[in-house]
Amino acid sequence: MAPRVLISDKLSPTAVQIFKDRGVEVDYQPDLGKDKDKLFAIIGNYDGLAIRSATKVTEKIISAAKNLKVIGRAGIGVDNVDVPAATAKGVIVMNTPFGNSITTAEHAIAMMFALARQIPEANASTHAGKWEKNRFMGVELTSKTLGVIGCGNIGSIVAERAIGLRMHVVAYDPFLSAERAVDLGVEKVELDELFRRADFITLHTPLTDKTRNIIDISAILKMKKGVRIINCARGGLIVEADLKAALDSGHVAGAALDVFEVEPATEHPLFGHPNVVCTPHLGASTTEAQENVALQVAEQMADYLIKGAVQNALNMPSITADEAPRLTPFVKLAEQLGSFAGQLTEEGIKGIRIEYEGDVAGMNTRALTAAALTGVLRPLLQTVNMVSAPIMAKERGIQVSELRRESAENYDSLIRLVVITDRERAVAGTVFADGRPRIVEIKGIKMEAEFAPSMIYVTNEDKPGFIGRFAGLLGDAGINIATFALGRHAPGEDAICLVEVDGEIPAELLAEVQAIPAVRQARALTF
Ligand SMILES: NC(=O)C1=CN([C@@H]2O[C@H](COP(=O)(O)OP(=O)(O)OC[C@H]3O[C@@H](n4cnc5c(N)ncnc54)[C@H](O)[C@@H]3O)[C@@H](O)[C@H]2O)C=CC1
Ligand SMILES: O=C(O)CCC(=O)C(=O)O
Repeated sequence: MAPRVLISDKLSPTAVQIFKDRGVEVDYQPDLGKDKDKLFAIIGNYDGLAIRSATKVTEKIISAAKNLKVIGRAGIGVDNVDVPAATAKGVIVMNTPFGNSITTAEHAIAMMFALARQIPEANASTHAGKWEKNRFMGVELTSKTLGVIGCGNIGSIVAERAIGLRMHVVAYDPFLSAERAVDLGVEKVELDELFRRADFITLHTPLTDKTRNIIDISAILKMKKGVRIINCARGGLIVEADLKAALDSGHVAGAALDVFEVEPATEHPLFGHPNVVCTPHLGASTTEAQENVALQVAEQMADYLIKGAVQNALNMPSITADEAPRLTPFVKLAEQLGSFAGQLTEEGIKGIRIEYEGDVAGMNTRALTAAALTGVLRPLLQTVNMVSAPIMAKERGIQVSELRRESAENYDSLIRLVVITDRERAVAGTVFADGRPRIVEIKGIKMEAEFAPSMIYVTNEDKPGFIGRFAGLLGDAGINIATFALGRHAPGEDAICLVEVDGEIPAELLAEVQAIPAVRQARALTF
């Protein structure tokens, strides 16, 4: 059945077309995002949800999203999505990190000009037939200092444009390297220095616990009198009441706001203020940007739903469409090895080490590790998947480590999964040329078996007569043996057997196998 995607915000028709072309069923309901009750009622029918900023994907919506696999944000900020709740539910959250950056940067520059020359007020006055030539005295941008807070994609483009306008740019961004600052031609400074020196300040950070209220009254009082502030990032970055007080006192000469603490902002204490320019979250609203983000989000979501490729996900390692076919059998192997170990581990897991040997060591091991963790945790947490497994392991205090070796002893590629409890237990496997995963080593004992839906795993002392009695019990119980794999350390020492059977394994049969004197452990496994 074709996957189904709901588009609940206004997106370019390009997105609808791309979904259809890629074999994804699409339901375009551009106003649904505003109706949270209806969204809650129908979200369970969809595999994907494509949004802009109007749809609020809360924990409650996610709890009702029984089939949801991916949320695609046609834009950058994902503060309207409860990403931890999505991750816990195993839903990928992806965005389109570059599609609207130029457009948003241009909006910030436009807002700066609008403030410097009071264009909106002058426009309204002229339309009103007032011709107030003496009322509107502006300031030049040339030689002024622009303070950029957050110098990532958008902040960098703003900085480049401002340098083109012959402004001096100072930037505060803890993650901006000294080299990148030099390349951009900006001066990297601390926040207080930026406040002290800037004539104009523009915000380009995401809204996080660290950036929320980054401009409050104490920050404003560090700024030059007559500073002008532009916010085309997120409303919560500025304490709006503090900004109003500073505008009223004249400490801040002007503010240009595209974003507000509460959106849609239909009434606001700053509306009507002569020195405030407002736009209704238009930063990304150009034909070009909307085409870019619609196309990108639809391609990314379709690639994931159809091919398993992951791009620009915030809660899952990337898997390109090119590598997906090669990676897929190893993802399966990693998950099955994890599942094997998870089903056999009863004690608390302290750590998991995944060793990648040979060709597989050069593959996307983050994705493979996520798959292995999924397998280990699934016996405990039925709904865990590659998105949620790393965070679930972390929450449970499981230390996860990876080890990579360029060559594998007997195979082109080998994955060995070591579960650390009070002891270490290892299981290893490979993928043969037929693309099917095989288990090739258990607890250091070589053997070879395919994973099968119903298996019996037995560890025993290597003694004559065991196999006959074991097979006899299966036969008496009417259980057909499909494959039988054996291995041992040395004659008379530890031995294991892994048997594929047709159908379910009754608990009484397992108890009888367990009672064979040479048997140490007998377990039913499912894959
Ligand atoms: N008005 C609109 O329509 C639009 C608004 N946005 C907003 O713009 C924001 C920035 O977008 P991009 O530049 O693409 O993101 P980005 O991730 O490329 O850049 C954000 C920068 O902020 C920096 N940063 C993080 N915490 C910081 C802190 N505490 N102090 C200073 N800098 C900090 C990061 O290091 C990063 O360099 C988005 O998160 C989104 O909220 C984005 C697109 C459109
Ligand atoms: O989709 C929009 O209009 C808003 C864009 C935005 O805020 C973002 O991409 O972060």
